[in-house]
Amino acid sequence: MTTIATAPEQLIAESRTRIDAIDDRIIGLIQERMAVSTVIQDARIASGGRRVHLSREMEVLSHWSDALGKPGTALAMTLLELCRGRV
Ligand SMILES: C=C(O[C@@H]1C=C(C(=O)O)C=C[C@H]1O)C(=O)O
Repeated sequence: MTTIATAPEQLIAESRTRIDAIDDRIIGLIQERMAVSTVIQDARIASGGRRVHLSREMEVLSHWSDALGKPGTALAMTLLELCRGRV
């Protein structure tokens, strides 16, 4: 059996194409998360509450840090800022 190795340049180019596609999906999911978060925030504000709910944000931060460690916390903080603005 003959095995033809992929040239490093080709492997890198193809892998970068995959990364760009993954990034597009992540961006789409973030936009979807922002829309869902806005629905919750608007409903809470319309019923006399506040935009921000700190105990829920702590749950979100724990979820991300449990999965990804300290950088997961940083990622979650950025996500929260995208979803509810700066506090
Ligand atoms: C979406 C909510 O409102 C705000 C936005 C959050 C989020 O985007 O995860 C979390 C808590 C709130 O500050 C919520 O309370 O669940």
